Amino acid sequence: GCIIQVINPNTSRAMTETIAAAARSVAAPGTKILAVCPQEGVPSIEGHFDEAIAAIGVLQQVKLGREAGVSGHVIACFGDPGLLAARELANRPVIGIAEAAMHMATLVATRFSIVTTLPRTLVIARHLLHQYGFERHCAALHAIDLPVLALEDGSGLAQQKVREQCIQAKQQDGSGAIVLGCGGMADLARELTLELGIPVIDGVSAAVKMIESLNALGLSTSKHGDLDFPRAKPLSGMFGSFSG
Ligand SMILES: NC(=O)NC1=NC(=O)NC1=O
Repeated sequence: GCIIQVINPNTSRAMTETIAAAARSVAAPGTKILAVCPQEGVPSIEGHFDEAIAAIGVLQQVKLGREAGVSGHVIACFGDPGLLAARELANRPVIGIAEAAMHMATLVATRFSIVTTLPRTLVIARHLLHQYGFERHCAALHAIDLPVLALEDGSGLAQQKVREQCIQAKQQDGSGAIVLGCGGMADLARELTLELGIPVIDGVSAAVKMIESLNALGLSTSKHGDLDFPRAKPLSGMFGSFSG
């Protein structure tokens, strides 16, 4: 069996549990999910500053996962923070939930919509569409205009807003699939898919199955070229723990 490390880059335990449950709901019988989050960092990731801070925690967890011998790593935040840096540190596959959900959407529809949290994070999703080459596949992007942690406040308001935005996207965007743009929405995909009659895709579960597929194909992060391990050099202060 294999162990897949699923990293919630923010420090909110409730969201880590939501993410872990989504990962476990699709994991193959022989796959163990190791759900983690950084000891220190940001409680939620809602912009460029938060992503920069979260990326350090992602790298610390990837290093721990590599030392624990995990068979792959999932970065369970829709900004995929630290993705390429993590691939330099890792010897196994590293997949972000945005890229995983986007890839899956292109396999079931010619165009997809994205439903995310705060309007200010829409630009981050746009940057990823450009980076991954999916701009022409994305018909539209929507935000529920609630903070990330509203998904964990128990009121159900954020979940209702996600549902409303998905219905609007289905009716207005001309897209055949919807990508959920937050790790905290991971538990909503199945129910929305059934209720709305359109593929609503969660990146956490998509990434877990992609890691399992890469493992089954004997594929892992290429260490030939720019994703080779970082060049050895003395790292100072808090970064010393990355050395060696
Ligand atoms: N667009 C987002 O809501 N990104 C996220 N911020 C988090 O803290 N987790 C996410 O998935």
